Amino acid sequence: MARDSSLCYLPKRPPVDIEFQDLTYTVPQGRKGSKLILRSVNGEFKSGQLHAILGPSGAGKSTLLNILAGYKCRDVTGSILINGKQRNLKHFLKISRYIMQEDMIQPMLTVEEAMLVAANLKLERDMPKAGKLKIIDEILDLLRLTRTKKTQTNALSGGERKRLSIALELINNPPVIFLDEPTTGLDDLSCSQCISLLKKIAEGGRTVICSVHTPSARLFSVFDNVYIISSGQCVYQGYGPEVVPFLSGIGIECPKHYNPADFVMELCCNEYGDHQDRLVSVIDNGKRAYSQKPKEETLCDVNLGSGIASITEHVPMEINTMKSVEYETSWIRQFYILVMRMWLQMWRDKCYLMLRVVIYIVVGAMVGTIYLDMGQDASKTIFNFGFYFCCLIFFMYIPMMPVLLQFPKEIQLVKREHFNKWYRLSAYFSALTVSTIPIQIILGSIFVILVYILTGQPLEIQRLVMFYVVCIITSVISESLGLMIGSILNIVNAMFVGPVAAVPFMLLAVYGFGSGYDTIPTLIKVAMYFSYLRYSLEALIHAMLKDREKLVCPETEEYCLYNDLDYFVREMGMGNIIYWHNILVLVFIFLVFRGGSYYLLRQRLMPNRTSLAIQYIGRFVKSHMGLTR
Ligand SMILES: Nc1ncnc2c1ncn2[C@@H]1O[C@H](COP(=O)(O)OP(=O)(O)OP(=O)(O)O)[C@@H](O)[C@H]1O
Repeated sequence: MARDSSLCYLPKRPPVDIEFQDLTYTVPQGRKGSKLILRSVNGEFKSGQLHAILGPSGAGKSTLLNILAGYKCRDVTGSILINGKQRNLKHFLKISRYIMQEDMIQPMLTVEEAMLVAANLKLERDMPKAGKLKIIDEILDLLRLTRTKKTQTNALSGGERKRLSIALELINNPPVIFLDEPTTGLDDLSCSQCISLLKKIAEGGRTVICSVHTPSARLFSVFDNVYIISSGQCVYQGYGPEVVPFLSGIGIECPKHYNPADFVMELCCNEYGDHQDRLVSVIDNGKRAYSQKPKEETLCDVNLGSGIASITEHVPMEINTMKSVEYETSWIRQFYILVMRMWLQMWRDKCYLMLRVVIYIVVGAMVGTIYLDMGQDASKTIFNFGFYFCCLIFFMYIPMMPVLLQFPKEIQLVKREHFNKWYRLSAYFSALTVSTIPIQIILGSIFVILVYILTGQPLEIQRLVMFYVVCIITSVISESLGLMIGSILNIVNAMFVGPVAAVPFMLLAVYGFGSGYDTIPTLIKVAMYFSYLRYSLEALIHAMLKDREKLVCPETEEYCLYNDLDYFVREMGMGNIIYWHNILVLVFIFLVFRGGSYYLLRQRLMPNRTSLAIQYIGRFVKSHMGLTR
């Protein structure tokens, strides 16, 4: 029975019917030309129904779903109609949600917190918190997640994770929901519960389309409409159980007591001979539907529990006339919510936080012990120089490595949330920048104070601050370099490329020291301008060694060549360096690297024409150099 009062705060949405005609999808395949994945398929998915896209592995189910959801648009021809009108992708994305196969969920939050973040981002700001909590409770109740409200998302079972990923997208009542294989990895019972829930969601007036692997005979009848695809063509469209009479009508008999879904899959795999062309032509490649589900049909054998109240206005409404805001909340609110979420996750991940603190302390203590008291020792000036360089290498690698490991994974989550219109990418990226800098500053302070004291550097506040500023800027630039690499590569490649990419920066930072700047070849001089480590090293040397009193040579030494530190600085070719100039250059490099990582992330998620052109050129070059299979 419908609960009239439920979800009463949610925005009203129009019912949405989706129709597609002559959809063809081709992917280029090197020298071999191209591969046809979808071949002029047609079909219709009506609102208020649960639709299943079925087919053997590799038939093109996910591809069709991706195209209909607007996730894949390149290399697609044909038309997609929404309520009879040509689809406007921008508008369509505002009303549809896509739950991808990898049910990635933000870690370190409880189910309730994850839902509250989604509600804060996706529901109107003026809605009182009590209203949001009521909606959350009802959705959790609907998806049988109430008992897991206080459980951290990391601890959820596979089925619960799937249901939570659906719950997160239900929050602002989308009229269209796409799900890529929501039942994969679930046992029979969870699978049946999941489909039943989707059915209830569809009955509320939404269009629910999911791709599924062979369902049981019982579940096969739960779907209002099944769309069977084989080798990129439609071989059946209509009510599931009707597939048996359909096949019988063309002389193909499904054995008695056989699961019709299994039989159709075997048929698609040519287990009973090649019937593909016949099936495609009878159903006209999806232009015709064989049958509709009888209206009076009840789902008595699947326990659906109490029904969900319809939360859509069943009044035909044109999608383009819907409220045209892209996001329910302002940029600044999105930024605030995301910063809070990131800090909470960082704080909850105590193990990782402690590990980072320990690394900064242990490495700081090691470095400090190795270079113990060398800061004031005239015979150890070269060693002291090595210490400065060592600090910079630390601040280059340590902040970059976790980013290379985490960011490529995080992108998958951002992709889902951003595609489903939770927030603007710029709000996410700014929140990421702001949330990571304080921890970098705190950890950096631990290391700097430790090594500064242990190595006996001059106890002057000004020099300490200058030393600290260089170290922190170097660390945030390195973090940005990690973000740039992580934006374009997967974890494995990023972990390889990151450390390798850092090597030229190090080499160029120390190139030519001691032998005079004039002896350096012009090309290398130019390359040196691109090494941020060089600017850091120069600034560090200047901050720590310039205008110091002559050091006292220990009695054990006969002669100390570099007791005059100004002389040493001149010898290193850094006599004319101005500290603040180098700091300005480092800040500029930081901004360029951060901007670059934002640009690359944006291109990864929403490629513009330039990056599409670059991708095409890349593919062309690869195919003509025989780099593709
Ligand atoms: N970018 C691509 N390049 C080459 N082939 C591709 C590409 N994308 C998809 N394909 C091919 O298209 C076919 C359909 O892929 P799709 O992922 O849609 O299949 P599916 O029916 O969802 O399979 P599964 O059930 O195994 O997930 C597969 O043969 C796949 O290898």
